[in-house]
Amino acid sequence: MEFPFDVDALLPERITVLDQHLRPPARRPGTTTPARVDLQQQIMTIVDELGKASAKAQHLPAPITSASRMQSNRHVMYILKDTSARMAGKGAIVGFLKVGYKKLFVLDDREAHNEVEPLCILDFYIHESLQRHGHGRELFQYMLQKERVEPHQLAIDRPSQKLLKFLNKHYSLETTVPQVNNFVIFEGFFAHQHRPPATSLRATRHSCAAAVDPMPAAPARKLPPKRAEGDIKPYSSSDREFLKVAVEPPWPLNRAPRRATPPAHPPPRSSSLGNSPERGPLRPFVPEQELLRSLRLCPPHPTARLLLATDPGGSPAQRRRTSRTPPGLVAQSCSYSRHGRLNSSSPNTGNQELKQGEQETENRSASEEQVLSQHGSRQEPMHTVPPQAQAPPAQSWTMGGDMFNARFIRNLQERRSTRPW
Ligand SMILES: CC(=O)SCCNC(=O)CCNC(=O)[C@H](O)C(C)(C)COP(=O)(O)OP(=O)(O)OC[C@H]1O[C@@H](n2cnc3c(N)ncnc32)[C@H](O)[C@@H]1OP(=O)(O)O
Repeated sequence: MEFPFDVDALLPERITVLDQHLRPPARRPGTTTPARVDLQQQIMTIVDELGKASAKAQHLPAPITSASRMQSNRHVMYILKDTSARMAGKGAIVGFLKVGYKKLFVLDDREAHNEVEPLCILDFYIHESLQRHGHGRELFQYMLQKERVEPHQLAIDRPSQKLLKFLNKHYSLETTVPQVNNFVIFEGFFAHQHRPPATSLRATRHSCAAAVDPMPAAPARKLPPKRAEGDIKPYSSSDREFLKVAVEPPWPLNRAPRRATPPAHPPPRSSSLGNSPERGPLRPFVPEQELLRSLRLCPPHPTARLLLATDPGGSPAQRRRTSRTPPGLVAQSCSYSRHGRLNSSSPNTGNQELKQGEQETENRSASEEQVLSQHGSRQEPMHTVPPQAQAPPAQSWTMGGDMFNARFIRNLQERRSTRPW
């Protein structure tokens, strides 16, 4: 992998170790020294390009290694340069290996949860033209020595088939200990460790055995005091988690309240404690006002459109049904309902109230409600929520019914002091 600058001068050693500072290594005596900021820029370019190449080789949608991710994490990158290409010009990069310590919850061979902080293989790439030439092994071996770990003590972040074969061939790592997260650990991971008292499900269940068993825990880092078993989640976030697309709940539940300013501290991306690998933080519950506005003003969910379009009898039938219903019940038939009566007034009473309410000062809200209640007589039904969301008929009050008019909303808001004006 070549670059438009002198890689050979930039990285004097065959293997360069970079940490989060991405500091350019000291140059060989006698070589001209460009401004330090330029050198760092070159280092960042190399890291970014290696990350992109690795992502492409692994068919990832986005790089998991980049200069900015390096700077925001305590990872270490081992970069191998091609010394044979030195004569040909500015040198070239062969590949890289990225490692880092991570707090993980791993299962041992008896399916007990263990909180550990092993050194993890996070990203590994050798240029396509140079694979199967022993470069991967050279880099890996160097890392093992530098980090002073044994291969079986490592956790591997979602290894590719090539990497599994590589580990099997060079380090005889074959039998994995099944996990519920994306990390792979091998037999021997828990060897020569000491089991703490009663920290795992298994240990709790088999307390007698736990008293004498060796403790499963990965190497190296001192961990905070063990938490109660209930606090331990059986998953740990992989560095690749951010690649997953979050699945949103359907409209209108996906409408989070507007924020005036972005949060001061976004959640950390690679910390594993307490994070589910499947989702980001859940959105706060939609406030009632926002929900009401959505119900009245937003277009239908695409699924509803699809159902209406594909069900030949469904859409007209639904419209026919709604057009025969008394004013106000249309919205009732397709809105959220809450069980238990809050207001004893009948739909008609509600309608009456609406008509009076329209004369009053709550123009905006009232006119919206008017649209809502008169909708039954319209040709094109109001777009609210999917037709399948039918409200229970009696014994429940509905947000879309006649009684749910301007006055009702105002009362509700005044009672809760949420009126925006
Ligand atoms: C946590 C992670 O990073 S997962 C992602 C790992 N990276 C990738 O999959 C990217 C593409 N692959 C690569 O970059 C490289 O193949 C690496 C990094 C996995 C291995 O580097 P190499 O320099 O090829 O390894 P090296 O030459 O030392 O060892 C070769 C052995 O690796 C394994 N291997 C390497 N390439 C392949 C391949 N295409 N198919 C199957 N096994 C392979 C084999 O065991 C091979 O031995 P063999 O040739 O006798 O079958």
